[in-house]
Amino acid sequence: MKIGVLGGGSWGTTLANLLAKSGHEVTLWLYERELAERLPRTRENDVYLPGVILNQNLAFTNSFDKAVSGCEMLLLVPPSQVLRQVFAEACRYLPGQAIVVSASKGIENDSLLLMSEVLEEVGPAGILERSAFLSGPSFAREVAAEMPTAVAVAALRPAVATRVQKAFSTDYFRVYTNSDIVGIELGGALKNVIALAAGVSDGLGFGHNTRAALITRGLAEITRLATAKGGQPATLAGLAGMGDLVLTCTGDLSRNRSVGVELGKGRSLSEILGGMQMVAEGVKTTLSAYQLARKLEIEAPIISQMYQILYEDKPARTAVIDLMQRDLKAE
Ligand SMILES: NC(=O)C1=CN([C@@H]2O[C@H](COP(=O)(O)OP(=O)(O)OC[C@H]3O[C@@H](n4cnc5c(N)ncnc54)[C@H](O)[C@@H]3O)[C@@H](O)[C@H]2O)C=CC1
Ligand SMILES: O=C(CO)COP(=O)(O)O
Repeated sequence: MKIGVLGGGSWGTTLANLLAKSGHEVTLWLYERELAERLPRTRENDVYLPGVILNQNLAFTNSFDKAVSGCEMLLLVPPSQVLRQVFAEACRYLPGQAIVVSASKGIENDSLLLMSEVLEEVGPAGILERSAFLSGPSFAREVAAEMPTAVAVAALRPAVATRVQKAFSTDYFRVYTNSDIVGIELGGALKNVIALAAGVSDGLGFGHNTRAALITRGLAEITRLATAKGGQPATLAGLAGMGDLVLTCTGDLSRNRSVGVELGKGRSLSEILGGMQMVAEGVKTTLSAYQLARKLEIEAPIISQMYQILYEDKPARTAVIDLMQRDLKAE
């Protein structure tokens, strides 16, 4: 299959490489022109995925035309806050029948839209009928090293989900289909907010009890929000919900958890983000998630405390005390 991949960060590069290794003809679009220009020589994304030599079937470009024109499948993997502008450019070249897959995890600021809703707003009529959403516990570096990984892909039409499942599955990357786009997307977006909180807890010096409580009550919160938007509780108990939540709240490779750890140790958000080239989606998603919970009138205490730590300079330790001293209730 001829596949275009938009976004040459660690995840886009890893997925493009996986598809190329499976024999697909893949063109990876990178935002950074110089990186796109040196990759054909070095075959190593030294900025976002250093140490991984990329497959010969993989081509690189900084031109939307070259990546998108004539593709049968288009994979979107930019940070969620720029997916709108990246996809709008891509639509100028998008073939009428091409399947679109989003692997970005986040909720757009201000509009509070999921990536599927952004595609619907920006794309041609009927775009959702040929779109799919990939999510689940998958650190790029572990997939690049071919460590066994399982993810989920959701689409409105089963035939689209199956086509994406077949294109991406390998002997180390197992893809399950799902029909619940909202559940898959919100699971992937909201786990990043809880991962920040789990990092804060670790940075403050708390232990496994605290982390387990955050994961479990975080999942309750994610499930309440996702079901209020039409998602299915079973999806949140699956790979894109609990699976990714456990991975990101416990894994040292998580950028979101790492930002939380530094916050818990007392560093400021601007200082932490200033030293980071990669994206910690949870920071901006916290703002959207907080506003979405208020809009839908959903109780979301962990998201709310995370919002206050990030955007109202609330001391992390006070946030934990406030969480523990909420009115007692039934589970
Ligand atoms: N890295 C991972 O292990 C995984 C990441 N994801 C998701 O994939 C998405 C992309 O993340 P990563 O690949 O990790 O990114 P990254 O953090 O490795 O790199 C940042 C990316 O943002 C791009 N970028 C920055 N400003 C841009 C702009 N104005 N327009 C277009 N692109 C711009 C950079 O070129 C680079 O590709 C995120 O939504 C993330 O949550 C999902 C699963 C796993
Ligand atoms: O989404 C991810 C793994 O599934 C990556 O998590 P981080 O963005 O926190 O590194």
